[in-house]
Amino acid sequence: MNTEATPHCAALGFDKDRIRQALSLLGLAADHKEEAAAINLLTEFIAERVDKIINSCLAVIAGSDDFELIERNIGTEAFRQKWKYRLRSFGKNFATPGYFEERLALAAAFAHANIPLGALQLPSFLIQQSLIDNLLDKSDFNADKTRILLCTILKLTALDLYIAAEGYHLPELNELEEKLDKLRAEASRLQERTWTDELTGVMNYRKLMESLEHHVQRAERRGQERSSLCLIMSDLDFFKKINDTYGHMVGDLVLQHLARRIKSATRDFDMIGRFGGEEFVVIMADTDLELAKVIAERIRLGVMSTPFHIKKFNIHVTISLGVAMLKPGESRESLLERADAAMYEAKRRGRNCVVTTKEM
Ligand SMILES: Nc1nc2c(ncn2[C@@H]2O[C@H](COP(=O)(O)OP(=O)(O)OP(=O)(O)O)[C@@H](O)[C@H]2O)c(=O)[nH]1
Repeated sequence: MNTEATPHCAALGFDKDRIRQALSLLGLAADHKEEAAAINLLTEFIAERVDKIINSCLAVIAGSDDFELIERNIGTEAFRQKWKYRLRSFGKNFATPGYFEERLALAAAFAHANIPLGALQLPSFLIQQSLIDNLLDKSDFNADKTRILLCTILKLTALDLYIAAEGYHLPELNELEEKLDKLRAEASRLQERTWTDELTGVMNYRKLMESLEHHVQRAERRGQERSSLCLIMSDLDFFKKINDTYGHMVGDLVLQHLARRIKSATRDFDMIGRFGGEEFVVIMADTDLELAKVIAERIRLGVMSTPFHIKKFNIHVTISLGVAMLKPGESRESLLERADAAMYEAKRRGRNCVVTTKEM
């Protein structure tokens, strides 16, 4: 399909498949010989009555608010010409994108001008009425021919009404969908911001506590054998000295680097949060104390092995870590306190080491 020549079809998703689908729902087939013959007859018939049908259509809406809107936004003469074209082409090449395009475009113009859909559909009803009235007067048509003509008129009118409704409402729906997508994206960005520590990009205190509560309850529900939960509390060693030596801004960058080092030493599903100034917590679901200690060691080594290169400085950083595993029925506060106590024990033992609650 040439999407440039049929921009409304392209924008509203009327590709070949969708057109075929719509036609088959209405029982219209492009290769139906009797229908094609009926359309030829209709074309001849309509050509003689175009002006009469349009005049009666304008007479019905004359003086109404719809008429004023048409006059103001489309122009009565332009409306008359558009309808002349539409009536003359009623049913001609109905299975082509061009047929859909012309009708979708007019529907979009009506929607844009806030003219009610009814005013757009009215001529379709009038043409149907006029065709049927005249058909019944034709005594030379046999029952079969009359039936085919009647069916064709009804199906083509239904197609016109369907395209008009789609062209009228779909752009609005698409626009709403787009706005909704933007709002959703904005909401998730805002939510992300309320959950994230601005300096380091890991979870902030609020989100950390919320996640911890969630995991404590999950572990409680599933039972200790099936789901053990561990926590690492880590604290930068001699951070005051780093701040005093290099300045607070470099200190901030140290915290950013540290968060990245912790992240790269943990697994994808471990959750990292900033507990306070230079304290970071790692929540490890489905992890026992032994494995948690291995990961804590990996974090410690990951931090100390290479100095942090910040500005022109190479800053040697170490951290002390405490590891605790959730006991049955224990609260998140108690778990945090025990991990904190283990971390202080690591400080007491000379820093740059890992202590589990089991080793205290
Ligand atoms: N740059 C920077 N410094 C912070 C931030 N939050 C806390 N601090 C500093 O971190 C330092 C923590 O100092 P202390 O509690 O004495 O601990 P420490 O010097 O790391 O010593 P130990 O923990 O005992 O090894 C303080 O000087 C705080 O001002 C922050 O967001 N940015």
